[in-house]
Amino acid sequence: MATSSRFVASLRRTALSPRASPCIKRIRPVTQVRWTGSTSATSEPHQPDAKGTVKGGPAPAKAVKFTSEMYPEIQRNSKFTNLSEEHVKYFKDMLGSESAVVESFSKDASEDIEPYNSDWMRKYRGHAKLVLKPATTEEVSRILKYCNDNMLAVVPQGGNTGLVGGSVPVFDEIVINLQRMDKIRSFDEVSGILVADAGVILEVADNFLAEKKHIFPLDLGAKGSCQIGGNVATNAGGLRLLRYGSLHGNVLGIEAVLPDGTVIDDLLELRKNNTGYDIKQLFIGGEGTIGIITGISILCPQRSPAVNVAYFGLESFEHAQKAFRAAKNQLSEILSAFEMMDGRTQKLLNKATGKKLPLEGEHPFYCLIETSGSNTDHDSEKLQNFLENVMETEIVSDGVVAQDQTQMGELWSCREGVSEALGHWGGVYKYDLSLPIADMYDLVNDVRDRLTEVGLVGDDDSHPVVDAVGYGHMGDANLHLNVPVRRYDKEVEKQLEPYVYEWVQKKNGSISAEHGLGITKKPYIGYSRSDTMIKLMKQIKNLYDPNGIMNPYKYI
Ligand SMILES: O=C(O)CC[C@@H](O)C(=O)O
Ligand SMILES: [Zn+2]
Repeated sequence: MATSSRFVASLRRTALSPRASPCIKRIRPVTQVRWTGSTSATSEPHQPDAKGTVKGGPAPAKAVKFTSEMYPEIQRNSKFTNLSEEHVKYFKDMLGSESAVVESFSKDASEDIEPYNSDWMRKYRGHAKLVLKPATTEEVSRILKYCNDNMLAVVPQGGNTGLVGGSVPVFDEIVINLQRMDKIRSFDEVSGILVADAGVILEVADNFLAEKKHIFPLDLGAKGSCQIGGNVATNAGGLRLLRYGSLHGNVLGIEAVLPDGTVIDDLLELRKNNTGYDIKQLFIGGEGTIGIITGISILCPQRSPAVNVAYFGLESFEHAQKAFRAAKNQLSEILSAFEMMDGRTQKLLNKATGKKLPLEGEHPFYCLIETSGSNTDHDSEKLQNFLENVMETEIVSDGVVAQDQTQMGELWSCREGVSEALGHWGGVYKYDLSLPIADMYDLVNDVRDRLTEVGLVGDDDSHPVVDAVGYGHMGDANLHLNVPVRRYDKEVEKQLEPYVYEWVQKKNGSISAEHGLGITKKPYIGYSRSDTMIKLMKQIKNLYDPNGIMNPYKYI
């Protein structure tokens, strides 16, 4: 059992002598532009900061085609009023501060407005001429009331890091950006309940909580840019849902503004409250279609003092499933993440960024696991026993365990860096799917075969498709099927859609596990929801937003 002893030896070696660890030898500091920007949280979309971090990704907006041209089937709703100078003046007078309004209506400020008009994937670009940045809930209320009374359509926007085009305008909708609402309102150290403005950046909230030995119950690659209000509005899932559960459970209260200006003050701090319909749940994952979230209260767990991260290579998807079962069985309560990346994903990450991978040799699959507990010795022993077991039973072929915080970050970056890296060739078709775990990877193989058969996949520029790869939150049965391309191409799209959605429907899966519907998935909701469910959703939309001004052309 050569591989087994190699792994166990490497595990022991790293434990005895961190300097000799394969982690340290092979992993370089990350110097390339990162999507995350872990120490540089700021909320300007697409603006590089001093460290070269680009928020929401590098989108040279001018190169992005207008959504209205790419999707001519989407027509501007003629019932919406055209923006006038009078409207702009009203907002300027109301918000007062120069920095609260960006406009290209009365003056040419198209450069300034572009980052708010386009998304980081370079897929969608709107024609907005006005961006408003309210600083209080009261201002949001006055803005929305005016827009509703005057039939002006709006798009709520947080960090603009979404993956389905939900936070950028399609036509001339007014962008309401929450970045100036960035205050932590309170934190109760006994209950662990945080109350904060919607525009607080996720990483800022988590750093604040770290000082209080707590953790935000959500973590994702865009943490340095995304805002907690946007996270709640999209019901973001992220990397530790396996441990902390969904925002539908953790968010205890919401403050939101309806299109008519009504402030819903439901910012409760109660874990239990069975007094009527739980209306806040409609805003969690509502993608700004019925109102704008301006504040949240959220239950934050105690931060675990003992964290371990391991990364290993496996010979098949079968092996990855066995490893997941073993992890649940043997690590049980300390398991906080179980992520899967196929070998192709890791190869492309290396090609796109130059990042060296932690293991020598190639493996068809890789998994990253994290444990979080309260006792270092206990957790390390448990993890070591688990790793020895999966090596001895030949479930895992090789692996490394991080010895310190820096190495943990390096191992995590092999997973967190993937989403952005895959855009390196020009674009990516992204599918975020819930599927039975056993079937998950068959879809990736089927899609690759399908694209290959029609000659769309290849190494040179004459082929639009680079590859079809799969990775994701295996612990949550959530697959990210990504098809990196050299250019967005209708031929490729025709091969992928509705094929992928039909495939998922046959397995009773979901066509949007954690990214939402936005503009990308809107036409396909019927693959995951029945007519009755869609009808009920439309009734809710019409009830809360009878004029349809909230984030139009998206969701349902
Ligand atoms: O880009 C994607 O497809 C996934 C993004 C994100 O949800 C992730 O898990 O990295
Ligand atoms: Zn994800």
